[in-house]
Amino acid sequence: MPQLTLLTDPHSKNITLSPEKPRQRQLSTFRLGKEKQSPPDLRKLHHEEEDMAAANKSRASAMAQGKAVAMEEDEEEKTVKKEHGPQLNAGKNGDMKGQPDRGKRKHSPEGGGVAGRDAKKHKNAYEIKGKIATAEVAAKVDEDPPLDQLMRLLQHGGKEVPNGESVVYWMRMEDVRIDDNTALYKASQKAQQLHLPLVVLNILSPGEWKIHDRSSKKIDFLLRNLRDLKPKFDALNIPLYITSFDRRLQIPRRVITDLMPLFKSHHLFVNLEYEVDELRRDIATVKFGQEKGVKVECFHDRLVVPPGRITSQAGKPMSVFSPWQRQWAKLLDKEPNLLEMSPLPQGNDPSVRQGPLKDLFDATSVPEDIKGFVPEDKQLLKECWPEGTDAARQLLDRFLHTKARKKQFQLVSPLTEGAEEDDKHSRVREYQDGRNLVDGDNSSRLSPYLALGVISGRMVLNEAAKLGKGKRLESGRDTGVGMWVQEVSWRDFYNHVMAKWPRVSMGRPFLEKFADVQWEINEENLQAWKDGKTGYPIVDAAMRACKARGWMENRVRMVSACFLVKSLLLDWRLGEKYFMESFIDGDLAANNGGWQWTASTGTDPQPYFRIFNTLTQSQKCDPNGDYIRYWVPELKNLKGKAVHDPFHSMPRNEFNKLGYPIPIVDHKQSRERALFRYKNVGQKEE
Ligand SMILES: Cc1cc2nc3c(=O)[nH]c(=O)nc-3n(C[C@H](O)[C@H](O)[C@H](O)COP(=O)(O)OP(=O)(O)OC[C@H]3O[C@@H](n4cnc5c(N)ncnc54)[C@H](O)[C@@H]3O)c2cc1C
Repeated sequence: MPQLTLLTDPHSKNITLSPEKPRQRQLSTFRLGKEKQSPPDLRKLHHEEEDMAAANKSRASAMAQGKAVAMEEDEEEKTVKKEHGPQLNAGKNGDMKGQPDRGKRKHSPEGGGVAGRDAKKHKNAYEIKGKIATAEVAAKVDEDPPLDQLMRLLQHGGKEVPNGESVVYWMRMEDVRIDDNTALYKASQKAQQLHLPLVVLNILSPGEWKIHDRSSKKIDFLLRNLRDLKPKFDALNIPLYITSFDRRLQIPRRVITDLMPLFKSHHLFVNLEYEVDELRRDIATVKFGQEKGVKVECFHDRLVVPPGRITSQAGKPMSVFSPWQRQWAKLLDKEPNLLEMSPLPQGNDPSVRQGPLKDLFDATSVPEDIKGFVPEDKQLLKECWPEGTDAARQLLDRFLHTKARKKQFQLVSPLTEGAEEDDKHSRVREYQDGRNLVDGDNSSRLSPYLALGVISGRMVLNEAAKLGKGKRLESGRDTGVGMWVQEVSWRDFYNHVMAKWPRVSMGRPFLEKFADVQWEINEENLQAWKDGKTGYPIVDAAMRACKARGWMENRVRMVSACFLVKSLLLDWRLGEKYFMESFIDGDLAANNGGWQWTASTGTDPQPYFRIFNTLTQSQKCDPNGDYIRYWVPELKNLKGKAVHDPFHSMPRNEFNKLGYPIPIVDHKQSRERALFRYKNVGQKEE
């Protein structure tokens, strides 16, 4: 789901840092859930968007109680105008520089449709409204993306800092592993060089997770992976220090002024995250660090090719996947070191357990659960998604060397016995066709692991390279391995897009010209889609699978997303948010990329009239209907093709006995409607 609208520029002088002295704190006060200090209010200095989200929330509840909301909205508009003026950075005629698609049309402030004027009628719209930047604000941010700002800030290098008594690696939500971890390794090198111990810090932030729509399944998976890591760090005599800061805007200050003094450290190492809020957090952290004598060193690690490395011949950033992908493959060929993995970190000397940092080892533990993020079916999730880098390696090994198995689409462990070794017909070798089928374990199922960084892109590609001719990385549509490598490169692609055009993580369409498509206002249809009760079996099967195990195969992600956007004509951001809140692999760049691709508002050059026929897709991706029969038990006894379209295949009295909903929308009519709305942006048919 999009991140919140950021209204202030953290690079500006607005971020004045408090001259307050760093406090030495007792370890015990950092135990989870025991934040006693009331920290300074960073919102005024940094972000305003949490206020917007809160305002929207209270408006939504006011609306639910039938209270008028228009007044509050005007107030919010006024605040924005007061702070930024009415036409932030807009050129003549509203023309905005640096945007991927600049139309001369006038935009409604929030991008029209469900998030704009009609929002008052749609309770769910409030959930996304506070997260959608205006076109003007997004254009301004695109002009000088936060990643570029951060890079400039880091170029200056900063002042020399004292050695201190430890070196700290801050593990983020996307690098939850020890293997091939750039910042962890660099921190370890620094620690060795200075003869200091290494400390690993992890910050849990339920407040941030809420704002960023993290699913309880993903948080549960995060905690399980941290629990898996704790003894591994312990064996290296490295303390894994876990703390909890609920309010994300306080994190930069608290890291620099509370935690770094606690660790007696002046050296902080991090891997970069490319979402706009995370980059702004890092800008603030670097700036606080510069004020307080902490050197913050940032590294590219999440992707195989860092953002900005791939440009057209004219040196321009690229937003179309196929030519971008060719450049990506060429670059890896030319610079194979991009695939080189970082060595493991050096352990600390055991004497650290007697030294000044000794209390860190037992000061904190990984909580079993975190309130508000406890999934219903923890045991089942553990079965379906075993934690740890070793498990991820096994999943990869199975994918590369064993045959696909029917039934593995069910609620079962991906590592059950009985996988047949077959290097010629392994899942990856059959991936060209297999990737479009949902009735088996045809793809790797590594997305939860890659999204959390339990395994790295480099690690999986190095293994894939061993299967290529001459042990080189194949990339292209000719072989299963090449096709899979190409699929993995989508991860890099969508992150590159997000880093270059941060608008996509601010709720804006990549193609601004589609901002005002008029979406339907229909709570019942949205709910039916979420519950898997649309009367379209393949959509319902996928949505129920999503609810049960937090994961869907790529093909049915596309089918169900297309159904929401083009058949129900509901705002794609509602779907994007729901996926994020439901998936165990929720990842802003990939999810947003997938939704914008489906909604035809993204980087895909295909025109908007590509609209999936749900029935045809169903027959292709689940030819025997096994996937549908499993996930939609009402249809489990249907034979043959009827399972794809029971309403039109059975006598009405027979259909009624199934207890399955009739289709909530007519495919043909809804297709016509979508074509009209996209063709005539801003209009509804008569
Ligand atoms: C509407 C929509 C929403 C999506 N949301 C997410 C999401 O929140 N998180 C997520 O990881 N993927 C998302 N995807 C992309 C893709 O569906 C999943 O990555 C894939 O289904 C995961 O299954 P797998 O691990 O077996 O993939 P494989 O086919 O084995 O591919 C290997 C890896 O490549 C990457 N990858 C593959 N396809 C894509 C893609 N289209 N975009 C980005 N990365 C890709 C993933 O990391 C994946 O694990 C979304 C796609 C759509 C259409």
